[in-house]
Amino acid sequence: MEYIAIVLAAGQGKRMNAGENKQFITLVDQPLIIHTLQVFAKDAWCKSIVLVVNSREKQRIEQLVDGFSLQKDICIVEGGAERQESVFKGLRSINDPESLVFIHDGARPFVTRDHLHKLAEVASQKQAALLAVPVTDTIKERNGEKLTTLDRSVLWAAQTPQAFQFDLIYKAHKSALDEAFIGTDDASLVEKLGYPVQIVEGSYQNIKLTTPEDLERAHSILKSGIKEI
Ligand SMILES: Nc1ccn([C@@H]2O[C@H](COP(=O)(O)OP(=O)(O)OP(=O)(O)O)[C@@H](O)[C@H]2O)c(=O)n1
Ligand SMILES: C[C@](O)(CO)[C@H](O)COP(=O)(O)O
Repeated sequence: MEYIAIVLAAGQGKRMNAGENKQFITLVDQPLIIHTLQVFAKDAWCKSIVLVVNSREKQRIEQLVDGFSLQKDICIVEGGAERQESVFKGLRSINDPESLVFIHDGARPFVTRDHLHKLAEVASQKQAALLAVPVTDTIKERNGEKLTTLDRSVLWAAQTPQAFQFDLIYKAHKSALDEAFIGTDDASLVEKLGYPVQIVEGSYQNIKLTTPEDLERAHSILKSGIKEI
């Protein structure tokens, strides 16, 4: 089973407050973005990688990727101001309408091959699937003064990768653009088309490195050697 991975690295990492894009932060032995790319580079099911970067950092990332000699065809494209725009630019660079496309945050370096393969199997049958984990907190909805408690048994926290048949996700992005709809993930754009999206249960270790606290967790995952690909 084959897929093309779009890996997103064109953000600014403002919440990380590192003074530069968090993708360049060194995690133990190498930059965050290299950890993430290696997961896909080492996966035999991954045909090629589209790495989405911001224009100011293109040269720096190209040099970094060359320096680590990743064993995969990697095409570097420029992203946009919003995550959704970056994904669409990545999609537009793909000339393979039959393909299965994985969309993944460069800031999630701990996804495992086992989960990639489970996701590929479901998405190839059902056209649209994402990794997600059951919510463990009690979630409150606040509407003005009114507070309600949501039924946790039906709540899932969305992760990436999210996997789709190319035509479906392209159509979902095009439609969102036409309607000026911005979603916080790609599955939400497919949901909006009325198409069912499958959940594949992921791992709580597949964190997105968003704030400095997440860096501590990432270091401890790497140092304890739990990271399995
Ligand atoms: N215009 C954007 C914004 C985000 N991303 C990517 O989308 C992923 C998830 O986004 P997030 O964690 O929010 O990253 P940033 O946008 O970099 O962080 P922040 O919102 O704190 O600035 C990241 O890998 C980020 O590089 C992107 O490719 N293009
Ligand atoms: C796509 C995503 O990783 C799903 O959890 C996430 O929504 C994107 O990041 P952000 O922190 O919401 O910008």
